[in-house]
Amino acid sequence: MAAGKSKIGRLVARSLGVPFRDTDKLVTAVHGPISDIFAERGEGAFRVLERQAVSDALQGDAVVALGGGAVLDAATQADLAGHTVVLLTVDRDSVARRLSGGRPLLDGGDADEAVERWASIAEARMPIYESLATVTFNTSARPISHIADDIATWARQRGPGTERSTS
Ligand SMILES: Nc1ncnc2c1ncn2[C@@H]1O[C@H](COP(=O)(O)OP(=O)(O)OP(=O)(O)O)[C@@H](O)[C@H]1O
Ligand SMILES: O=C(O)C1=C[C@@H](O)[C@@H](O)[C@H](O)C1
Ligand SMILES: [Mg+2]
Repeated sequence: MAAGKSKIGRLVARSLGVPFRDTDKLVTAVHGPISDIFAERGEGAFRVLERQAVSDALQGDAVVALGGGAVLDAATQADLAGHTVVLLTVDRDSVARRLSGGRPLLDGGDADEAVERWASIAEARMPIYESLATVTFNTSARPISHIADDIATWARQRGPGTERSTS
């Protein structure tokens, strides 16, 4: 969460000249705010809607920003095996200023609690994130536009393939 998937993904798509899709926004556009879905229908209901949005978004050429928990779904994990997966990371020290609310898994306490929850979720999920990643970019210390340029350059140079590497 808050690694920059939405902001950086949009710039990468523009640079590569392909559509951009953000699964959180696809869900929100049809079903309303994610916080409301969690509050009124529960996380499980959100995950069902999210899975459908992911499945739709992965059709055709595009840059897709996934919600942070989308890869917990086994079918999504299987789908991603056929795609280039860019893992964006952010260090704990840099994330605090990016957490401004609207993430139901982090909300409900003060800013320090949000960072604690963020860290615990990120740590628990990291093995899955890393197992699915083709390449990893750390977004902690550089501007969004520079990171997006690096990812687009990497993607252009790489062409088709499935090797894993770290930047
Ligand atoms: N490299 C960066 N430097 C500074 N701020 C950044 C950077 N990347 C993202 N941010 C800021 O962090 C916040 C979260 O970014 P963004 O919404 O793109 O993250 P996300 O990974 O899509 O998060 P979510 O889990 O909510 O989907 C935004 O306010 C964004 O401007
Ligand atoms: O990491 C998560 O589980 C989430 C991240 C957000 O992108 C949203 O998909 C939602 O708030 C859940
Ligand atoms: Mg996002």
